[in-house]
Amino acid sequence: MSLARACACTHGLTHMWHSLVCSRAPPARPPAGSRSAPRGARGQRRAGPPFQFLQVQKAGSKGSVGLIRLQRPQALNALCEGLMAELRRALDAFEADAQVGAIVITGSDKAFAAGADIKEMQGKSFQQCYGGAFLAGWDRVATVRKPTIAAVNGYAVSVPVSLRALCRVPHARGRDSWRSPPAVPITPSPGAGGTQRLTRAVGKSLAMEMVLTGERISAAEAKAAGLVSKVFPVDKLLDAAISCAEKIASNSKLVVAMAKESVNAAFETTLAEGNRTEKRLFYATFATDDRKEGMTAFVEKRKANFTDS
Ligand SMILES: CC(C)(COP(=O)(O)OP(=O)(O)OC[C@H]1O[C@@H](n2cnc3c(N)ncnc32)[C@H](O)[C@@H]1OP(=O)(O)O)[C@@H](O)C(=O)NCCC(=O)NCCSC(=O)CCO
Repeated sequence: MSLARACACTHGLTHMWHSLVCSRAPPARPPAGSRSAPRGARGQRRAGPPFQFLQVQKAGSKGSVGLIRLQRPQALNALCEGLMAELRRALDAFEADAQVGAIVITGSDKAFAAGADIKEMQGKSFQQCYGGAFLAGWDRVATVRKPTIAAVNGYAVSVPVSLRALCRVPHARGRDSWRSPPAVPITPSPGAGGTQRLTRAVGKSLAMEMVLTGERISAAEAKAAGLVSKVFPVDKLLDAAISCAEKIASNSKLVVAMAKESVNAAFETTLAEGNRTEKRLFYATFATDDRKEGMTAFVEKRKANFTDS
């Protein structure tokens, strides 16, 4: 059983603290529809060195889902530079793979990820951070044009909360424990977009409280705040995320990318600029074969056959 205790903070919000010693976790098993010898994984091995911190494979009945599992259990998937470099490589590979229509990022039962690697950061100087543009490359998760789904299991601390905010269709499981980028006591201030993306996702009050206290919130609170779109029982989470990704992947990849760009404009620009972006992209869909096919299929009462063109 997962042990949980609730305490009300001064703002009247209820925070759940979860012990993650849990016997309910199912044994590790491949997700429904995953390919044990995925073509994508084989292709990536040919293209570069094997992954040390990730498990990368294609999933879904048609292999249309890129599945990335963070796998650094001894450090609760803390996001060291090596892991993030591999994550960029895996995302690049799925971005370039015409078979893949959406990407799922997940962790282990205990931790989605425990934030930036504190042991790696501990000795860094200003010169190393500024000169080396520390954390700058992490935005790759946000710039991927294919839809990304974060299937969040276990601890999601700091950067993963930002990482979740980078992923566009987040799912969480029922007993998650989310913690904001902690301002105190570990780091002086969040540095991977946590103060910006989290605030836009959940609003100033909750973001301010999470950032300043470092307190955790539960998956239910994350859902209520709009930080995740759905919450599932632990044994359903990954299959649900893959099935959502498959559904996205069955649509026109071209039009899905345009729609994603359009929704992101609402997150990143003014209303007027967002509306202009939407209109431009809407008009642009009329130049695609898939727009014609979608409407023709509707009128002819048949399933659309998209060609991503
Ligand atoms: C996630 C916590 C609450 C889990 O606690 P617990 O279950 O007690 O597990 P631990 O014993 O603490 O951890 C196991 C093992 O993992 C190492 N580890 C955990 N988190 C990190 C990390 N972020 N960096 C490096 N290593 C980490 C831990 O040292 C243990 O290793 P041993 O070799 O066995 O000692 C708890 O782990 C926790 O609070 N972690 C820190 C989370 C955090 O504050 N992250 C924010 C980092 S700052 C940041 O992201 C700035 C950018 O915005």
